[in-house]
Amino acid sequence: MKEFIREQILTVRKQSPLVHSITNYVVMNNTANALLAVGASPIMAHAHSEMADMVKIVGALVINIGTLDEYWVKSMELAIGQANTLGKPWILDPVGAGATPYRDEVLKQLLELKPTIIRGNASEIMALARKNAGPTKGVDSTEESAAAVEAARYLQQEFGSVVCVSGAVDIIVGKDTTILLSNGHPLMAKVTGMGCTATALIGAFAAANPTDPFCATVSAMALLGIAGEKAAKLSNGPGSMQVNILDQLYQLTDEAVASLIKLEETHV
Ligand SMILES: Nc1ncnc2c1ncn2[C@@H]1O[C@H](COP(=O)(O)OP(=O)(O)O)[C@@H](O)[C@H]1O
Ligand SMILES: Cc1ncsc1CCOP(=O)(O)O
Ligand SMILES: [Mg+2]
Repeated sequence: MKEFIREQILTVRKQSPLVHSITNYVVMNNTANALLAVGASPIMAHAHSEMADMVKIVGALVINIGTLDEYWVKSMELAIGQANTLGKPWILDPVGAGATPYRDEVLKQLLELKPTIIRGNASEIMALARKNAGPTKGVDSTEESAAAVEAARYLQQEFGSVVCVSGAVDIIVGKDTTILLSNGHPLMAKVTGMGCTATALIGAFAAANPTDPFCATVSAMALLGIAGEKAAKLSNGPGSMQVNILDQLYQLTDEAVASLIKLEETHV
């Protein structure tokens, strides 16, 4: 796995895949910068009239419901329809799942379109699976990632998606393998859009490796976690952390990632 992650980091830098995001107003700028920092190329677009054409030219599609509305949901359905027709990977970030009935209804419809990969925090994954979801705090989690493993497994089996539950430990659930990544730093949760950045980076890695969405997800989460660890050492608080993570995503070598990764693998 370590060798694969190294190779993936280099492939993203070499291929510079184009990633289409329909994402939220809060994070657009930062996720575009994160994609550039890892060597990928971002495009944010949501006009109905260009969805089918846009998806034709990209390597992966990221669907993030953070600031959804009725127009954007239609954009998402058009883009996902085209991604599915063309067999391109698409990644769902269920931001704020469980916060309102509208969000949950939209997510139910999007799930039926079978995301290649789902990435959310524990509260979001539990709400998405409608399993033991506790009180919601909007976009932030009230649970640790381990609490959402059962929900992640259910989503994996029901929709065939790779499911990543992020948190202090990132848990990536595939068909018969689960990987735990213990990299990262608590300061990451104090920067808005860090989860959205994770999802966008998964988009870049899935575009570069469309036949293995599980390993693509592990690679993206490992790179971000290690970038977060290194950035935290250089930061005085959330402000400098936001900038330093971009620098670390840009500077980290594949060797450094392989040597710093804290990975545990289980087969179920
Ligand atoms: N307490 C923590 N310790 C280490 N890494 C963390 C912690 N909280 C979040 N992260 C990291 O921050 C990134 C975003 O995860 P998370 O905060 O769960 O997403 P979201 O912003 O969607 O709630 C992930 O890479 C995750 O590993
Ligand atoms: C604060 C906020 N409100 C709507 S979307 C958004 C950003 C959420 O980003 P993340 O889930 O990555 O923290
Ligand atoms: Mg989030």
